[in-house]
Amino acid sequence: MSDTYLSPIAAGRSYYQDTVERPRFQSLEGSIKTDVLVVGGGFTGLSAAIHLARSGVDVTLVEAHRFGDGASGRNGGQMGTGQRIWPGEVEALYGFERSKALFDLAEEAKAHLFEFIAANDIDADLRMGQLSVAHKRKYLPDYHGQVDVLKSRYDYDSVSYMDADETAERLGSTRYFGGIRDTGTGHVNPLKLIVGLARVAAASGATLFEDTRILSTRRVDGRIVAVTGAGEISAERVLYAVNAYGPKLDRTIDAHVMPINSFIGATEPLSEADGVLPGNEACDDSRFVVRYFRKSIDNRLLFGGREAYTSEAGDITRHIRKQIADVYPHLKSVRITHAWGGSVGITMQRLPFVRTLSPGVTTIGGFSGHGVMLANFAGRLYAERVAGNRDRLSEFEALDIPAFPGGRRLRAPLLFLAMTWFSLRDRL
Ligand SMILES: Cc1cc2nc3c(=O)[nH]c(=O)nc-3n(C[C@H](O)[C@H](O)[C@H](O)COP(=O)(O)OP(=O)(O)OC[C@H]3O[C@@H](n4cnc5c(N)ncnc54)[C@H](O)[C@@H]3O)c2cc1C
Repeated sequence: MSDTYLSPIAAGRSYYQDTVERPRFQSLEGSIKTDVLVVGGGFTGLSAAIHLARSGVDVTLVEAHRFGDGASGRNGGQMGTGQRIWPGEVEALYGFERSKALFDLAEEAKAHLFEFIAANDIDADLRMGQLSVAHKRKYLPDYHGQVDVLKSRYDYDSVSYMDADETAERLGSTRYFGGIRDTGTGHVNPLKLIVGLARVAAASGATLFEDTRILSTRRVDGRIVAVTGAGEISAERVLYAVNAYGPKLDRTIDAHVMPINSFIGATEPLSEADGVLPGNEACDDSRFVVRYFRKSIDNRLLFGGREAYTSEAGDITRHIRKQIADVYPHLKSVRITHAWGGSVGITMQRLPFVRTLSPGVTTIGGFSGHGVMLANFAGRLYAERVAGNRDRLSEFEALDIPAFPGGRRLRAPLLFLAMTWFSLRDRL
């Protein structure tokens, strides 16, 4: 199973493309009417389409390229626990009650994904276990404290503290000083999940289009008319689920969600003697430019790390090889068979950006590298809101996510400077 297709919006061909057949969907030609138009075929958009269709809503989903060509089909696949930032950091911003509510929502997101995968018989290579490890000794008290906080204040018992010996044993590397083991979360093959979501969306009655980019929208008699290259869609409501891939579609999204390129390399299949992650857990580390790695179902090391703040991908393989060798020196000459990247949509607070942009127009995105479970769940929460069942989405919408500083012209260079500074600190 080897398609040579390259996502036009991201660097390189991912390993995931070799693991699953991707169905093709039609592109839109002509004019149609729908109740809800969802723009963007990643986790957020596909999940919203599924749950809207299941509630009996007439929903149309358009994707500019192919489903999963954005971040959703190319990411590290690690589900994590809670929000992107630690509960203590959320508490500092919003106080304990809201922090706990956001943590509980993330637990619901996790449960939702497990259930969805099982109920729909999606072969997403789900495996359990997450290790979060400290690359500097001075971070160990924070990791220790995190375990206590999660257990005592957030009622989360699936975590334990790992000392240096246990960390080395579980990683198969002595590079880290200690960390946290979380047995309550897992990791998936994200493109297999996307293919499963698309299948379920089609079967649920959502109308799906690929290769259909929304170019602009206008209001006509209270409805929203979205213009594509070869047609128009008239809708009562619109959900922008474009994450970091929809520049110039809407100024508010541009100001609040910015792209950072992150890159992953896949090695040839390793042998058991290589000793890498013998428990098949996923791992993320304490760097600002976080390194995240895990083994695939066929025993390859999928290693993510290097970030870039400009559109240049550079030599992904060379950079990832260096990072692999830093953690696993015995793999310094390992063959890297795939190298690719994608845009992570980040926000100032590293919490999701959900906003009603104008009557009937909502945006959801900016999961800041934590969207595998949250984006899938946020799509469902949007559907619940539209169907009038519940409004759990308001917990995210109430977050006070500021715009990136610098205005339209200086935003990108300022982000570049800030990120470069923080990434340098990783090395000090
Ligand atoms: C390399 C990498 C590693 C990551 N690792 C992890 C991880 O391990 N764990 C984790 O939780 N998260 C991770 N993430 C983040 C995670 O992938 C995202 O948070 C999540 O996939 C966001 O999903 P989404 O549906 O909101 O956006 P996306 O998947 O980015 O989808 C947006 C879609 O909108 C489409 N679009 C944009 N404009 C238009 C338009 N005008 N018309 C039609 N369509 C349009 C794009 O083509 C794109 O397909 C990673 C991201 C990257 C890039």
